[in-house]
Amino acid sequence: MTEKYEGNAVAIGILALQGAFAEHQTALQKLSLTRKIEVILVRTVEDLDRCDALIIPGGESTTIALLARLSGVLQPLRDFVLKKPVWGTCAGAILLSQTVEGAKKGGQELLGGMSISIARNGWGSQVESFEADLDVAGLRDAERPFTGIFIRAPVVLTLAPSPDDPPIEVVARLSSDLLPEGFTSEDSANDPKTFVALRQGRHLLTTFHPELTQDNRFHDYFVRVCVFPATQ
Ligand SMILES: NC(=O)CC[C@H](N)C(=O)O
Repeated sequence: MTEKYEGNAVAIGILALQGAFAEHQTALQKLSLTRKIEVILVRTVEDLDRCDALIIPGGESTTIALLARLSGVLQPLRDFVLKKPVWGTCAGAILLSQTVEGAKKGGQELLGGMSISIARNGWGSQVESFEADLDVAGLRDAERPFTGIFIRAPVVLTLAPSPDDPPIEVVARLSSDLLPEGFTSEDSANDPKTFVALRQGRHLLTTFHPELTQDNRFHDYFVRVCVFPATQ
């Protein structure tokens, strides 16, 4: 009998405390890959310990952080981020950042992992939600635009890798003419506010919600580019 898959199975966790974790699960399960993956909904340290990589979904970053603290997984998550690939979408992107602006009173606990600063709800109340077609060269079938769904999305403010950090790659950017009013700048092409997907080493951050489309090419990207090379 011929083996369908190469190598060992890879366990990909989805932090399932709050937010759009079920949608990520569906998207992962529909991937067609050369290696077998096992999808784990993570609610406890024991769940996290079984994972080779993790997705932190969109939702409310303050709620996710609070529930993580109450479940005893906040510090284990911080340790995980130092060692294994993590992808944060929207609220998850906030949690993966080094610093955040616009945190609620009482502050915002972060995991870190990506050397950037980010603004919560950075588009302001006027542009709470919008969709934009993104050209993403790293995706399979790259000539087909990816529909970015932005819901009270954070905005990347600065990239600040220190010399020892892996470089940050801009995986997707908003075309500058799609930037909301008041967001245009003289050098929009290099303005971090246009950066909506970033990769730093094995970590991926998207300020939009790939799991809310039927298009799982970002899930494919994370698994192929960030997870598989880290789990040979
Ligand atoms: N769609 C989202 O994940 C919104 C993120 C939310 N604004 C937060 O600060 O956590």
